[in-house]
Amino acid sequence: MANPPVPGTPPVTAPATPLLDRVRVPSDMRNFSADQLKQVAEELRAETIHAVSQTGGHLGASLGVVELTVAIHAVFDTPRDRLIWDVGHQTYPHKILTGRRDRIRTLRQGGGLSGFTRRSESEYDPFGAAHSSTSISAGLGMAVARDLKRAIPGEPHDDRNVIAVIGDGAMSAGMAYEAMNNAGAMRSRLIVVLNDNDMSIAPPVGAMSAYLSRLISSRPFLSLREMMAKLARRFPAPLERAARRADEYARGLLTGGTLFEEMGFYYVGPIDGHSLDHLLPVLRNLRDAEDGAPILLHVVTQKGKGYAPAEASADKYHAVSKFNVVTGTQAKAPPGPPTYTKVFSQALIAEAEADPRIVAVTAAMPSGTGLDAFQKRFPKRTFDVGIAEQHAVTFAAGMATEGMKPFVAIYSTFLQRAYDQVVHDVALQKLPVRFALDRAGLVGADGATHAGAYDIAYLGCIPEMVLMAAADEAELAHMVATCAAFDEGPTALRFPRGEGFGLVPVPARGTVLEIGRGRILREGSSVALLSYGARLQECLKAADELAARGLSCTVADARFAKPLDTKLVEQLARDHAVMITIEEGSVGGFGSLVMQHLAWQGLLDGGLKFRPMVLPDVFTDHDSPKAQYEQVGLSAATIAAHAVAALGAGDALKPVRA
Ligand SMILES: Cc1ncc(C[n+]2csc(CCOP(=O)(O)OP(=O)(O)O)c2C)c(N)n1
Ligand SMILES: CC(=O)[C@@H](O)[C@H](O)COP(=O)(O)O
Ligand SMILES: [Mg+2]
Repeated sequence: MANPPVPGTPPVTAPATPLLDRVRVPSDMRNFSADQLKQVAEELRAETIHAVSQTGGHLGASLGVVELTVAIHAVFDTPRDRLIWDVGHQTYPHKILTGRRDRIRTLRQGGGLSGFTRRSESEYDPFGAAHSSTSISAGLGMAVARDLKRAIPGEPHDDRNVIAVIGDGAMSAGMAYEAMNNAGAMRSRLIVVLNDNDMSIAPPVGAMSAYLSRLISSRPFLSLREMMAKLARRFPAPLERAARRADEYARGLLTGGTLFEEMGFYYVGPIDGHSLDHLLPVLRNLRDAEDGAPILLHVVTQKGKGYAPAEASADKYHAVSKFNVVTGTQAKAPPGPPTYTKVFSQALIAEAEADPRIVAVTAAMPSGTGLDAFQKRFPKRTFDVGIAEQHAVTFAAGMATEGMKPFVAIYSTFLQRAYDQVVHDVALQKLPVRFALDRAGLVGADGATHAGAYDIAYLGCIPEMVLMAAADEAELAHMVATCAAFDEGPTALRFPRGEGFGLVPVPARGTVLEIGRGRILREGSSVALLSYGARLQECLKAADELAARGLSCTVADARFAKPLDTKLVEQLARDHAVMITIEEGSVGGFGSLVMQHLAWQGLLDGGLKFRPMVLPDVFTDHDSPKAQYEQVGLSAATIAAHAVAALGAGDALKPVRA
């Protein structure tokens, strides 16, 4: 213990936190003085750094909101007042202050705290998040519910505050504007705090981001006096006369309307989001305001604030692995094969070198999708559209109508937000938009919110989509080439998070595959394992296990879920007693497509024992990817066990590996 928590030079051991130790829940600090709250903030920052150094996680965003977190919880009556954090990746200080400090070092680990907000985790998390830009909508819903309940006989009168904290990056999404458009037209009291740190995961993009920068630079931080004066103009009742006099002084300074004011919000700011001297009185005034209009408080913060290595890093420590607190050096995984993301990125660059019509689109995830490397090579052919998945898809569709070859590089989970755009704008018009779905399957520490579980099902039901899944890195390169070459309609290829197997050489440029044709890797007679995607290695291992038990196995890689290789599927069904499909996806995916086909061929009417292995129909919580896959049973041992059970030969055979 005992190294004092000095910002920028944090303690190696757990920091001394005498005041923070007294805060088990936010109400414990509501009678603290401003100076005491400053000390709480300092200790909270040190505790956050120390905890994340042991767990890894989204540190930068959390460090940027330490003072804001303390101020909101000190001023508002949470959890009675509803506090909604957009995305939820910045809530580690919030978790520490709201009864979860004793578990903060379990963050993002199996059985531990989630890295995001979660209703089931705490009453202080009134709305779960992880996908961005939902907070204003959810907050408005809560505010309107509060207003409506006043008229319901028997409902207790409720005047709770609703506060939504949204980042400047999240403010680039359509949902935020849809919500503001709605909120601005209603007289429901809602406080939106715009946490402007001039960062998304990457530097923020777009006209709104430029507008916010102009807003900040054209309006230096208001002095406390000016701020109180501005508030006095709008909310005179709770303010003192002195503040009203100051209003006259400030009146001339503060006349320009902001976009937010034009949308019906009362705009306050910009203010220094690291100054409790500013945050506390402003928040108190907003809390006590009797006016019904929605309010937007614009606070300016710094991502990574108060930890030198974070402040100095390009991504402000958005997401870090475990690290050395003194040096900031992050733990590196031992050198291994390249990630699927990297293979995708290189394969796309190779295709784009050969075809100037290839362009790439990302929705605020250039590094996560590997498009940062593509952007370096082809800056004019790369489009970061902000957190705007719906727009990304229709923007790509527009380019495709003009003969360009757009690749939308996107996480499987985030494409969920653009489903109608995929159906209505792309597929119905047979536009050759290529979807590169990264993070397909379970993703580890981000948990259920980020799992790429549904894309096979939600794309598989759209007519004429071409769907592929890469079994390994070389296959991924081939599939990128196949997408690039296919111009007749939309294509999607999926690949998992993390490293590949390193078992096959990756070609400098992929070979175009025949559409709708799978491949057989091993021929056998009793059991057919038909894999779709990167569980192929587990199938091969399962086949080895079964072979050791005297059972002969065919292992095939479907490559395509649509169009299905019907010849291959029928052959496997006819020639084997047991057929098992394996995919890293939900119910309703590849196995269903195969089953549908076999059923209509009458191939399920005879003796075939068909077993579709998919992710179980539950949300799989955060854990290591290995543990997650063991939990869901998509492992060689379980595949082998299912084969044996289906054959009904279990008793006669050697036991299956546990
Ligand atoms: C719909 C959606 N798309 C993409 C992401 C990935 N993502 C997580 S945080 C983030 C940046 C958010 O920036 P901002 O709101 O400014 O928060 P900051 O990290 O700067 O505090 C992005 C793009 C997401 N969570 N949800
Ligand atoms: C908060 C968020 O949505 C992202 O930061 C996400 O955690 C990235 O995950 P990857 O590490 O898989 O890129
Ligand atoms: Mg930001």
